[in-house]
Amino acid sequence: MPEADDLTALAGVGPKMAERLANLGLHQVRDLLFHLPLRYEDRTRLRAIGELLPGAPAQVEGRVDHAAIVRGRRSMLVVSISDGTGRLTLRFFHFTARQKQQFATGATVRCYGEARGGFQGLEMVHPTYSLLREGQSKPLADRLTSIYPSTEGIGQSTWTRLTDQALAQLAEGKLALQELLPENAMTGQRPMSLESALNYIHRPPPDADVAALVERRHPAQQRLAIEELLAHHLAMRLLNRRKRAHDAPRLDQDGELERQFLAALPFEPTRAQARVCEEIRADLAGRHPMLRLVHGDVGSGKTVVAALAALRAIVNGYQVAVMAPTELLAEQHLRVFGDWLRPLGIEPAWLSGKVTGKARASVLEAIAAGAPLVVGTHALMQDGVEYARLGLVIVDEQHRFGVHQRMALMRKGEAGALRPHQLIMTATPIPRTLAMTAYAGMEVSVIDELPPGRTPVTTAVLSAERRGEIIRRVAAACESGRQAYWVCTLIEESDAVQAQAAEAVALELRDALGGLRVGLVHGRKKAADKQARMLAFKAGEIDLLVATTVIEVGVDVPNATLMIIENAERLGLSQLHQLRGRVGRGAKQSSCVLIYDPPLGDLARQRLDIMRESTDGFRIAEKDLELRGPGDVLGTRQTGMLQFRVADLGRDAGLLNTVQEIADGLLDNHPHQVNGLVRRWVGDATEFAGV
Ligand SMILES: Nc1ncnc2c1ncn2[C@@H]1O[C@H](COP(=O)(O)OP(=O)(O)OP(=O)(O)O)[C@@H](O)[C@H]1O
Repeated sequence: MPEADDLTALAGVGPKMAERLANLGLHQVRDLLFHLPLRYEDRTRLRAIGELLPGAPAQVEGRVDHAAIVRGRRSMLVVSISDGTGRLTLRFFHFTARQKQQFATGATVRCYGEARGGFQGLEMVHPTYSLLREGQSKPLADRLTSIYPSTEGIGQSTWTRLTDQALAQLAEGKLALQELLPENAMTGQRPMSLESALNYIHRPPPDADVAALVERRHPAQQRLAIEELLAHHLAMRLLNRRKRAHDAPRLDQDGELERQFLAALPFEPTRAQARVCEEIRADLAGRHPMLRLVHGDVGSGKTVVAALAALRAIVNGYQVAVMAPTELLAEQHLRVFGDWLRPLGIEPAWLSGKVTGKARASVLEAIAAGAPLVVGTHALMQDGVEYARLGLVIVDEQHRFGVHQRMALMRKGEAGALRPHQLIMTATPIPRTLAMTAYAGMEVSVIDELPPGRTPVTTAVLSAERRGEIIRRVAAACESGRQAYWVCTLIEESDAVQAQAAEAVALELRDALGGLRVGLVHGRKKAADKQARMLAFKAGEIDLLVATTVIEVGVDVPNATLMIIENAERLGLSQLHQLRGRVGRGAKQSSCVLIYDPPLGDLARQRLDIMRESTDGFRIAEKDLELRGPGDVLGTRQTGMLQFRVADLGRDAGLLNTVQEIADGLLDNHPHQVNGLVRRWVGDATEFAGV
């Protein structure tokens, strides 16, 4: 029996609907089973209107006494119903003429919603409802009603119909879902069977512990969470095995170029940098591809380490690709690598999605002909980019790339028998519990020392009401020859909205800071424009740089000593830490002002206090994980590879040891289960298989 089943075989799924579902990552019937409810409504009971409590959702049934369209600033449909115990008002801001007719006086209506106190007693705004025909009685639901995460064009009733069909197929055995968890997977208890867990989660009985379900700590969900964590962990381990199953070029010759490079550097590498370089050299000289993560707090000097690794590959006659997640960062690498390596006769090539036409053709030609160093964005790994002798891939800020990109990287070397080495640089300190899943099995180096002469950044947390004072502080800093950043943040908004906000702030600050030179960068600016602006800032031709979070990582301007971050309470702490890391990069005393919009809640206050008290990225990340979820540790838009359907690394961290143990057992003895789990939760297992 095939596990995979086409969604269009279901009633109600035509090509349009299939496309919408595909946008949510749902392609097969079994995918629906793993699309889990967000919350539940209890429609198994009717409550008397007289017993309704404000704020508590409930289902009631009553007779329509009156319905009218009330015209005001916004017209609305207002319906009054009663059931002998009390009276309730229903309000609809969006309605059709037909709806008004439906609510004929005397009709019976059943509705579900949250009652709240209104002008005329209790009311429900936009309840879900159905009208019962004269004399008709409608059975109550016998299960809790699941509410699913959704998207434009898929209503809750559609989700119910679709999941009903999927659950029926499961019950009838038309859809085979194998049990893939070993019996000892959950300590102290036999895990629920997959089928009963799914049935329970999609259609819980009326007496289910809804609070536990919503927080996803019910045993039925924990059973899935453990599977999911296990699958991700296995995928990473397979990847690492696959790596070991291949040979890599042995990059074991050292050369004059490295000595020249070190001699030309204006500083001595720190002990930590030297140690990490040694670790990398040892890997590069080995038989199998290196897969090493270099952690280094902001400003710890990862770029030098990367450059030395690149030189080692080049000296040995291989190509190096340096890949960054954004154009801005990639451009900065291009500049730094160019400045450092050009004197040694190495000119970096540049490739991003924006390089097109003739320029692209000529870069591709150079890469195919063996250009020693190529810098760019993920465009470096796309189809059509053929390397002559790729020996090393350096990835900056890896957590923004998913596990799939990492696969693509690994495949790039496949033309020949040798696979390239990989070096992954990250400034985001990842707490151990997260690293175990996200980077399972990877070698890790830590640059745990800052270059000498840095003075810690002092941080102040101020209310937006003190904006005037903050602007004066910027003026004072710039007038004394320093430079400053002003970061505008708007989370979850489009690039366009962010850009507008930044433009408005830049205007305001230009006005307020008459004599100063104010520059602006945001994601909507042309790459050349952004780069020109950044270069001007670096050269000291701009005093104040207004920016969106595009400057978050990697930007290096030692003379900038003041960082202002607006709406700091909305950002993840690690993101704040990275932003703050843009200052304090020289010997001068630097400061950072975190502006919040009052009032500030308790939790938000505690989080900002951590920023005030600590400049240690690891401590900040651990605290962040403690106070919020892992999504925030990596910053809301950075979760790429850590997005789970059921599991939550903060809440389920306790499961990770078990996950590792089970993984050990499965990998050694049960390849079939391993592949099944990876396919179910992560993606096509053949991608990960040890081919
Ligand atoms: N050993 C050192 N001594 C003095 N300065 C150094 C040393 N290593 C690096 N630097 C300088 O410190 C600054 C930060 O280095 P780099 O940009 O490599 O940091 P990073 O680790 O990439 O930080 P971030 O993650 O914040 O981008 C640069 O100006 C660099 O030239």
